[in-house]
Amino acid sequence: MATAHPFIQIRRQLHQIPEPGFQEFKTQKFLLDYLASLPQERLEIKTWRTGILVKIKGRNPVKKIGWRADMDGLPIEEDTSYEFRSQHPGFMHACGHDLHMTIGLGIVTYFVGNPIDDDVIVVFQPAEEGPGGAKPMLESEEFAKWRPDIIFALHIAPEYPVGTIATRPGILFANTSELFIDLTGTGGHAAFPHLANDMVVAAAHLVTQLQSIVARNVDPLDSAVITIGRIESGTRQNIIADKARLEGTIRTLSIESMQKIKSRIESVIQGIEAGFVCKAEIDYGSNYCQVYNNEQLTSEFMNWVRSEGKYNLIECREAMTGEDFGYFLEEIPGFMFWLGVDTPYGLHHAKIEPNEQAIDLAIDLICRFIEWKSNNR
Ligand SMILES: CC(=O)N[C@@H](CCC[C@H](N)C(=O)O)C(=O)O
Repeated sequence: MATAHPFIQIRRQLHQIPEPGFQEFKTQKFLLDYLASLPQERLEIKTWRTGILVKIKGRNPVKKIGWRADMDGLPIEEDTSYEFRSQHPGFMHACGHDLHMTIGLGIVTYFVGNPIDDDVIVVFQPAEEGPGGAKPMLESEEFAKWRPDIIFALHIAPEYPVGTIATRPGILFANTSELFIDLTGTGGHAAFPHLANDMVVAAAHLVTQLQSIVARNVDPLDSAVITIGRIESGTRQNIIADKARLEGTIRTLSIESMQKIKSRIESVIQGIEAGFVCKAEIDYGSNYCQVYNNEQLTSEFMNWVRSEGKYNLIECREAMTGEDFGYFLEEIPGFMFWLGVDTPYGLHHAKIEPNEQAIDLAIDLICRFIEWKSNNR
């Protein structure tokens, strides 16, 4: 492998150690080791669970400008062509958090060498994919002491070329709720279905009926999604399964639709219980609020990006992705934007290979915007 640029090398090292939410132990150590290698005069570092808060002290601070990067990987078996594939079987950085963290380190590195008047707070947040690190981190004493006055973040976007920045004032990402449904019936011999209550058949009906909720109960102008991403049932081909578990997620643009969908899911499940003589338990897991970009700051950022003349700025539509960065934005003015990384495979795909040229571009863009923001108080 040819020697890569330092931040690309860092991304490749992080790519090899994806860990689930709140278990980012190796990742945290890697980040802390890197931070320890930087000049320390302006640097203060705190840990919070598997996360890290970094303060780069300003020369004459009036405010704290925040940047947030998420840290966790996903339970996906990697299928890229990389030589630096994940060394953790069954786990992969398939949502770009390896790039997000690298960009976070790039921002720290830049401001350590080029301090501005204001303090810069870089937040490495665990468990974005679940169960959600943002909310408990926001509520922590560690965060309260260095609470930023404004805060920004990005997410990689496979569909845009490198050099494209996409965002919008107002809602950017959806409200989310995880969805776990356990069905319990009666197992038996495959040849005697009349003596059992088959949970494979009940689960199949349930999946189909769940899909009718968005189609028939949600205002078509108010988008919503129900995805069942995993089903588990049965032990072998000639045994009727007594249990089935469905795992999924609900996405809505409005809170009202989220409430309506949950109420419809409960009604549909009552019907499944009656129709298939089984018991059902629902668990909504973790829920994230929408990502709502502060209108004024986002417009200011978009105008600044345009005025730079170096980037292709797109005012994009909202997406049904979720992000617990929404909790930061509920309390602190700020925004999130998409960073083009130009790969044919989407987020959460085993073959995703983001273009690493986007890393330096992002570090440069964000550092210069933060400098500009600090100089234009
Ligand atoms: C950007 C992104 O892909 N975020 C995740 C957030 C997951 C939220 C939660 N665990 C859920 O599945 O509902 C996403 O899947 O959009």
